[in-house]
Amino acid sequence: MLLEMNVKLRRGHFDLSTQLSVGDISVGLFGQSGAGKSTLLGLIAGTIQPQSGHIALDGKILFDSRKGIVMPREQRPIGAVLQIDCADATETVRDNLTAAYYRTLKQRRLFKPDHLINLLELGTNLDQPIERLSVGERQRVALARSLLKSPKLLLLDETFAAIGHGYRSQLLPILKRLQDEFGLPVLYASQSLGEILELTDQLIVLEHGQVLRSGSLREVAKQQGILRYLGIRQIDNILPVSIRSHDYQAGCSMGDSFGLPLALPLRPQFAIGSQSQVSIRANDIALSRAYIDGISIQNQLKGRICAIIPSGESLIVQVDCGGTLLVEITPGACQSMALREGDVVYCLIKTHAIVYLAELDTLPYQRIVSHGDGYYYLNNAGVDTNSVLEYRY
Ligand SMILES: Nc1ncnc2c1ncn2[C@@H]1O[C@H](COP(=O)(O)OP(=O)(O)OP(=O)(O)O)[C@@H](O)[C@H]1O
Repeated sequence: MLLEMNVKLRRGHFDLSTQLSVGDISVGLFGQSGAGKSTLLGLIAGTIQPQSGHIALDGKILFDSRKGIVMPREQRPIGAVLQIDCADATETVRDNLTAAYYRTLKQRRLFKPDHLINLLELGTNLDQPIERLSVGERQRVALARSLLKSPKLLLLDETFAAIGHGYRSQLLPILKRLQDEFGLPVLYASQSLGEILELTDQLIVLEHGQVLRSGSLREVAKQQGILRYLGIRQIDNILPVSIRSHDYQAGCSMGDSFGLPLALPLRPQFAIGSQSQVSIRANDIALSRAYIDGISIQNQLKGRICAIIPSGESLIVQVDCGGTLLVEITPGACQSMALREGDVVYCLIKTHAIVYLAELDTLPYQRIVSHGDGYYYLNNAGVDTNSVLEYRY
């Protein structure tokens, strides 16, 4: 799948001038309120027409102002769950979904209506007209309808927020599977970087209708000042973990990350062998020169210091433990330990300093971050720009 677009649109006082391409990987469309995310999705879906430019999907023209081509939205091989649902609201849920299913060519069908009705818990709403549904229910119907279309690209506009957080943990694995198994990438628009990063670390950052930057969060973060725009305050580590066992007596779930064993907060609901992502604040990790016996801290990860980077009043110590960990310490601690690049150290991490990314929303603030070896901590509820910490590669 390759979506290419280069369009211009003026709507009231708002100018959108956007050039982008989206390939086979799911991408997060990040931008603050009014940046133009919904407008951009509407242009791709065909609910809004640009004044000039072109949009093509896999070489097929969806819009071309010079050639006078406008493909109607029903014919675009795109599934869209937009904030304004274009469905006929007087139609029942059943009729709406059945019509979407039968409009899709037999050989292209990926899902059966019953499967999605069960998955999205629409069984009790089947005979109701869409106009009598709640906002979240309508969004679930729109998602089912979009998937029944077996699209080449799925557009979601802040869908997790609209659909209700209870469905997020069910939907996320489905969206990931769509990409992995069916090659269906998602373009997910959100003001919440955390929401996006649960799905993908590929970003398009939009501001005033223009693409400010695109790429992985790590690449995006290289642009000076962008972390402030993203609302990044402190450095955090994000680690992929595989759940290995649950030790009820010890009160821990055991996992491993980069081949290193980790004692995690106990979550018996996580299946053995399942993958998760955890975050650890850089300033929640302590360093020791030696393995310490007789200490309550359960995780002591051995690694080698790759770099010591001054960052404001702190030092960021980059430690290679198999994967990279960023540890924030004071210059005084560094001096008293006489730390140098190349030294072997142990990273000490309390089990309860480890947070599952999937549980971010239960925290009173938003923690967010990058994958790979760039790591950040975000707070969406008002960014104190004086305390913004930028890590440069
Ligand atoms: N129908 C319209 N007519 C004129 N201007 C519009 C219309 N719809 C949106 N706009 C303007 O276009 C700009 C971008 O709106 P858009 O909804 O695309 O932003 P957004 O990034 O999705 O914001 P949010 O996250 O708040 O939904 C806004 O300044 C808005 O005022």
